[in-house]
Amino acid sequence: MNLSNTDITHAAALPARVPVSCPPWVTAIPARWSGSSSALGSILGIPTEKPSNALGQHPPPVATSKEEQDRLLQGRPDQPQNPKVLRIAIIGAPNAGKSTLCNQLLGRKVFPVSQKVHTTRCKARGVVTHEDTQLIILDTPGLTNPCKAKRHKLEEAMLTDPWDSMKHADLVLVLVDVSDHWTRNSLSKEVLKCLSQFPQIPSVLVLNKVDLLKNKFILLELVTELTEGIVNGKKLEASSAFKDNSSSSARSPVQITQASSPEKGDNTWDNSSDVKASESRLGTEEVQQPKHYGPRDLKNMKGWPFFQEIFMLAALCGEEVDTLKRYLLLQAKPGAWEFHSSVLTSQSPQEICNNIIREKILEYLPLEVPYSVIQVTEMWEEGPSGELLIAQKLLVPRKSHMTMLIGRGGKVISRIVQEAGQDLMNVFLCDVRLRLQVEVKS
Ligand SMILES: Nc1nc2c(ncn2[C@@H]2O[C@H](COP(=O)(O)OP(=O)(O)OP(=O)(O)O)[C@@H](O)[C@H]2O)c(=O)[nH]1
Repeated sequence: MNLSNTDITHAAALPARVPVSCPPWVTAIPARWSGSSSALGSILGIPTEKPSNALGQHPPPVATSKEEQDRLLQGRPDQPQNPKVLRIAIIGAPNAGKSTLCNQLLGRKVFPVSQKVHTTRCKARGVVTHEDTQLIILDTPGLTNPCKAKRHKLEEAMLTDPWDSMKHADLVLVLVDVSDHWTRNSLSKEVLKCLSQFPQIPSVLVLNKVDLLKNKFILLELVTELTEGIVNGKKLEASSAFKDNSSSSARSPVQITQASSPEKGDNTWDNSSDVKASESRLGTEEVQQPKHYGPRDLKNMKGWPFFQEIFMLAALCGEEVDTLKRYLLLQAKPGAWEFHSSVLTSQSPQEICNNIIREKILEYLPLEVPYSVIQVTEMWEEGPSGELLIAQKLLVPRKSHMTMLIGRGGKVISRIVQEAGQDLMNVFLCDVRLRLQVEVKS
């Protein structure tokens, strides 16, 4: 079915001009929704993102055409004389918040995020360039196993990409969702396998979604379990020296002090941890090196005793993300940049757009329904006033799916158009006119 003549004019009440207070980098003027001959369309307000990220940087806008993006990707990096670089793989169970954290580190949303698992379908790179340092962040699909992949009909890439990312990483962040009662007490076998396969790569434990914890005491227990009581070669001794039990923030009720890291002036534990573990060092004993664990060893392991740091944060609201970012910048080693400083992601503009629309479909359609929607881009053009005109067809296998996707009176699809359009404006920093059309795949 074609949704002809079901125009929804969301923009009627929206401002037609960028307010004077808009940041100077907003160059395009949002146009009005001008109606369409088919499906649903929307034109939305102004980019709403923060003008700079936690380190006071302005992340570069994303190219709006594939040609421009290719030119940027192929161009020589504009690196300074003594460049530094760090490639970071972010791994963890599906839904741990990997893409949310990537977006926060980048300062702009370029990776899709949703409440449903397996939002990220393949690896993608994000780039943070800060002064002489480039962080290359490898967002990966949630680690899963072949059985689950088969059950959910996941692409091959979803099994292999996290491993591929590890091969290219200088450091790995292992993300754990501390609000998930089922998974938070132990690292999954896939994560442990990944870590033990690459024992030479320094690893950092990141406890995410701390904002959702009512009782911060649990963090102490989790740290002990997920690290097997050892961090950076030092034994942690749990102490119950909690000072307060605030639940509203990721900020520490108590802190971990790590007396044994003389080279780290600004100790990350002090800044980022919610738990205080009074810690007894293994003294002058040598820091144990990670070994290659076999499947039998891994079977009995719940945590990884070779993390070099622990961070506790709330990626969604950006709490403590700047602390982690600063730490990552400090870990960078001398090396050539991979990208020009105006590159924010290796994804093409079309990939970003597909992912953003898919994210909304995942968010608003129930159960397995979103996974069967096929997206076909029918138009990607620059309009007469420099706005980006995008039209996409959404093919669904059944009429019932189409009814769900459109929603009563077009409510669902118009919401998808509106939110995706706003996100696209925030990514490309220009006016975007998005049109979606739903059809049953014949
Ligand atoms: N409350 C809260 N929610 C969070 C936080 N970080 C992420 N989320 C939410 O968790 C859900 C999953 O986040 P994603 O970033 O898509 O997770 P992911 O690990 O990339 O997921 P996959 O792509 O399935 O592997 C989304 O609904 C996020 O909004 C956080 O710090 N606090």
